Amino acid sequence: MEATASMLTHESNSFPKCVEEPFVTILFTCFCITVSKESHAYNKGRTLVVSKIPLPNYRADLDEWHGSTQQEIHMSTEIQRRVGSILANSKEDVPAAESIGASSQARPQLLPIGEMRNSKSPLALDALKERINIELRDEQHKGRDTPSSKEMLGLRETLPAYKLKHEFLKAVKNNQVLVVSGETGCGKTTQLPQFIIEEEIESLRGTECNIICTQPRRISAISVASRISSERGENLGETVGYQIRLEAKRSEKTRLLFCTTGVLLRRLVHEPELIGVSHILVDEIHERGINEDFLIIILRDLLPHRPDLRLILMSATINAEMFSKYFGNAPIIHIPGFTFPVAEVFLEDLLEKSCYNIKSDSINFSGNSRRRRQMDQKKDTLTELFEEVDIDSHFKAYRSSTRRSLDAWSPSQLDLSLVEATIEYVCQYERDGAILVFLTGWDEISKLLDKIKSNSFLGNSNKFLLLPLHGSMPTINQREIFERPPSNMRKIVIATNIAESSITINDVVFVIDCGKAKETSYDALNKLACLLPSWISKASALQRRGRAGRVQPGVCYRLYPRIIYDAMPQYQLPEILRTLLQELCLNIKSLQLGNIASFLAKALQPPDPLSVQNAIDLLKIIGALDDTEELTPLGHHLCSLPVDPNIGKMLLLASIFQCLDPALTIAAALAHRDPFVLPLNRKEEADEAKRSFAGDSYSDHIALLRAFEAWQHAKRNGRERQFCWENFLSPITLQMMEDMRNQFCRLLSDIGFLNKGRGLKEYNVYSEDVEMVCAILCAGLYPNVLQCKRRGKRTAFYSKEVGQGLDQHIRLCFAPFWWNLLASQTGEGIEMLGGYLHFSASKSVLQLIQKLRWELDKLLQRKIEDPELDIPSEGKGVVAAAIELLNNPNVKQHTNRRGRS
Ligand SMILES: Nc1ncnc2c1ncn2[C@@H]1O[C@H](COP(=O)(O)OP(=O)(O)OP(=O)(O)O)[C@@H](O)[C@H]1O
Repeated sequence: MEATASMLTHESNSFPKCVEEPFVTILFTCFCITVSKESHAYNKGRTLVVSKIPLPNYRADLDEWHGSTQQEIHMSTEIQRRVGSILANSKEDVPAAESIGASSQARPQLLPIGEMRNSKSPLALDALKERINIELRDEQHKGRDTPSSKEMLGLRETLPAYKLKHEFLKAVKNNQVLVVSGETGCGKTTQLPQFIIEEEIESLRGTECNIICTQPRRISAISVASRISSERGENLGETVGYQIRLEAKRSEKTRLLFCTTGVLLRRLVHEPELIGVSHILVDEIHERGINEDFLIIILRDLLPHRPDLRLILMSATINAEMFSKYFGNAPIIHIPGFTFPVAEVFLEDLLEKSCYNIKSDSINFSGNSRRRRQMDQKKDTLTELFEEVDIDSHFKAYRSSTRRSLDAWSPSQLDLSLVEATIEYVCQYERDGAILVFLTGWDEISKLLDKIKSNSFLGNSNKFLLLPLHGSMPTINQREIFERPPSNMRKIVIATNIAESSITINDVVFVIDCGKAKETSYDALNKLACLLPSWISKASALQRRGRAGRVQPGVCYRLYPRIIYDAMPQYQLPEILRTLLQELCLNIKSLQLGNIASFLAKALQPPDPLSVQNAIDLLKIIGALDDTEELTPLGHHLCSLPVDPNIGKMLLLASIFQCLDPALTIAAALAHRDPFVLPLNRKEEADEAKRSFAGDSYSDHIALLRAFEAWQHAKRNGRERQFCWENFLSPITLQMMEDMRNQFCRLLSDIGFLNKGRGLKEYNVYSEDVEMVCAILCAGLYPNVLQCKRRGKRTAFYSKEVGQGLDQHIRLCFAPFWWNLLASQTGEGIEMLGGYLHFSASKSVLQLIQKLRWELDKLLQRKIEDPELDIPSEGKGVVAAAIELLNNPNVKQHTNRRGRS
């Protein structure tokens, strides 16, 4: 019997979910969790299974390893010889570590324009520049003279930004940094970058001008670039272009580039001084996204080295003084807003005029009355505020049916029936025009889509064009929302807050705002992060309203009472203060910005030092940073994968160890959500369905893997709906997982860890090998490991924080953990998590394991220096050695008993 305990059945604290697991009760907080009476813990080969139900064929006598502590890894001399000889045959040429920075991935510079690169003498270069400058100016004039451009100029001139054109250009000329606070619809996004490019080209400085304008979202980068191109009478990708991850429309002619903030940050890795860039505009800084806050620290440090560079910070409604102060009292320009009138209808007025009745026993509510809900739930301040209101006196001017509805309305739940009814009301009683609905996430969007499709009036697909809009959708689908539907159809766009700023859907007349958005929050003490719907800020509410009335008058329906709106905070808490910082820390290292904590202390509002330390510790533990806080080879690769580092590590290792397919599925579920649904009244049946997928692995992850494969099969046979219904699976979540798998594949191929042209077969050689899949899973979820301790008849679980100093009854399995490149070797064995996990072994075994780790490290190192390196063939030795160790029953772990420590 081998020792146990890879936590196949847990959730990582990095990817918390609110779904209750049917047969797993392990959660990763730093406290001890005792499994409830009806729970059971079992040895299953190398795996510890925790289950709420008794498992068939359970033999308590085999569970003797409870109470064990330090593990010894034993390997027969024959296996040592075989693994040793595989590793000895792998390539020896380890490249020098110093060359890490000399990546061959350096991106081409935007400037100079093609021909200029080849020009030899300075004189010839000047002449060429002059010629191109004149050409650019002539083309600008030509574009301006097209009829559509002339018509658009008429519209542009009505925008408030236009009136401040000269003041703006003068301020840009005379100041290195300028803060622009522009109210919604004033034209800051479409006009200000355009004023600069026009002015530069007009002044025959076209070749020297190279403007970058960052946008927080891909969709706005594309749509704004495309709007400006039409205003200039050009095709997109000529002087105005865009670049987002994995997609670009730009050319050598491009002088104004819209890109996501992430793209500029990645560019800074290779071009830290941004030589050749003349102007940077950072848009929507009021949103205080983590990337924007990060970028402005870097830019503030860069400015003294680039006195010719101009920085313009743009926002809708910001605390402009704070930004100005951060940049040494930079001047501020304020531009008043412009929208056609947008009427606001709050929930009470909507109920009054639509006569819609909210029922407290609606399926959307779990409680039965306002008071009952008050007792049951944990509240946010706005919810509490509303629940303390005396409905009858506060809303005395309203009908009693409206007051009853308000009494039944729950501020803590999103009532999709109310959203549906509002859409129906607009479609029946309001004038023509597209509707833009703001919900919180993909889940609600898809539920609402289902509701509308089965609505007898709205379900008519000849009359209503339904378009979802979500950040994870491919951009090609996102673009459909800008197209005008046929004249007899009404467009209904159902979006998340991605549609909140910088985009103009010009036929939108009605906005329906649910008042919430998904927001990350991080609890540094408990090291827990979650993504939950929260009330938006007033600034966001104004932005949402501003999406109507951009080209004609509009109406904004707020599905919450005015009293909540009035009490909304002015701005949202900056993302840097409420999110996990691992990815940011990796970026700081890859940009070589020095010590992480000192760098982050320079932020506009620095994050809590404890959160920073937690992030650094985690990166060290997963092997992305070494003890001196420098990037390891694994860390280098993780920097170029824009995903959570735990997920990134799982994906990288899965592509090396050729079990990519299952890792993609598991990673997609971890990053998105569990596809199993648990209807309250059919919980046991749902549990049973899940158990049947898990088979004798008794693992949640294997269950979701098998369920996903079965869904793919059912889909190919056209039985998708029935299959999902019978197996308690969400087709929407499964579809989203499929999309995310594709996204992950694109990311891996983008960084050279996947060559799709050669087919996926060679990345899936071990996809059916459950040991290998489990090892990859553990590598991804590490260090979320628990110790299991037998307490009489109960099993208790202890995490690192509370485990030390107690009875060390540890059940561990080394195999899944050997990937952790930074486990330190002591004279007698291997330690991880500062000695929390300890394995002993003979000297020769230790040397072999060290060699294997070193080989893996070396492979990753070589891949940094040679992005073309072919992992499947170059990694053969490492993979073969790992397989030998993982699958050979002669590699055993013996358990040593130790007393109290
Ligand atoms: N694609 C478009 N179609 C029609 N009109 C447009 C389009 N894009 C912009 N406009 C017009 O230009 C105005 C200004 O748009 P712009 O995006 O520059 O505003 P903004 O000041 O950045 O506003 P916000 O912060 O609300 O996004 C819009 O209100 C609209 O009237």
